[in-house]
Amino acid sequence: MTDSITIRRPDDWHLHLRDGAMLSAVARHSAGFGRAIVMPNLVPPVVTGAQAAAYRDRIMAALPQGAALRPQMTLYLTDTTDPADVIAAHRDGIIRAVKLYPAGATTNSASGVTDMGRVRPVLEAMAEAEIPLCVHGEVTDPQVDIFDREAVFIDRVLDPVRRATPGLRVVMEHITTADGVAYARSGGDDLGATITTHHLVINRNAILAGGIRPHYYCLPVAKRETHRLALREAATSGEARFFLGTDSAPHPDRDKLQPCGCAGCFTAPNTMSILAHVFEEEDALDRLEAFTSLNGASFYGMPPNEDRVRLTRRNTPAAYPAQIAAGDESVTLFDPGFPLFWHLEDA
Ligand SMILES: NC(=O)N[C@@H](CC(=O)O)C(=O)O
Ligand SMILES: [Zn+2]
Ligand SMILES: [Zn+2]
Repeated sequence: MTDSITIRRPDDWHLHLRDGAMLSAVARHSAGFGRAIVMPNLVPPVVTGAQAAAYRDRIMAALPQGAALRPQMTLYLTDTTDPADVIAAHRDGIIRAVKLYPAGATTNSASGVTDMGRVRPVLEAMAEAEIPLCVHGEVTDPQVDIFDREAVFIDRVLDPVRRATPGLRVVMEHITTADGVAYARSGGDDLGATITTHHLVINRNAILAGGIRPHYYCLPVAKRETHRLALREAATSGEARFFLGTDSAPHPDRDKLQPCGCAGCFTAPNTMSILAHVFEEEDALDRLEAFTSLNGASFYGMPPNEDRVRLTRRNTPAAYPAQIAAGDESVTLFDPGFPLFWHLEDA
């Protein structure tokens, strides 16, 4: 049995670092990743290059000394985004990608896109400049069942947009279905997909069976077991199109534990321990590095990290706190429901 593996330092291609006291509390939990694509859904959202640059400075100030993390900033696409601003922010090295939230699809998406027709000129400019579009892929049509919203988005929105915009590089963020896996596989190297840690671990029973568990509620919502198994097969396949985006999305417990609780799982601290466990279960530890440290960098046209981390399986579980403090609030860590014998260390 393998009890230690050394891999290139992982990257997180979908991360929420928030701002203010929450940023101060969570930044260090992602400091061991090499690069992270930082989501722009602050309140108000990050819509200009100047805002992205200022946010990047706040993140750098919140990171501990010696942190490996180099934040990769994104702009929040709105109906009124000016293509020239996006191109300039990218040319100046401020942003790495642009994020599409269908208006109303998820946390802090009120300023999102209401009609894809409105962003056609931006998408065309992005295709031309090879700026990736990161997509929260769910329709917001109230007629569509929440468990079907990803699959319907692929048919109604994503596929038509990709056909209409040849050359547009797209990342399907946090895919949760076998449909998402299949669609990602139908694309060329212009199409990638991130998979979260938690969607490899839980299905919808975790949220709803035996009582309602708000800490397992995120968007897209976890689906039935067949979909979780499809995600595990994809993540552990080694295929270049699939890579880690934790979607670590901290919220104060006070906001999660409500009659209408908000969506998001906080997985940054224990992600690598969980993934090592999952990949070992799938007999795929030799493909963990591809998923966490090679495939995403390759999609984004960046070299893999040069330094390494080591994961070691010990007899005693790694000790993660159940909660961390963020200012006056507490934030609950994602609980995978099994002990984490894989410990993460710098190599
Ligand atoms: N994933 C979530 O459930 N929540 C994210 C938003 C998102 O990634 O859709 C958040 O910002 O809290
Ligand atoms: Zn999302
Ligand atoms: Zn997210």
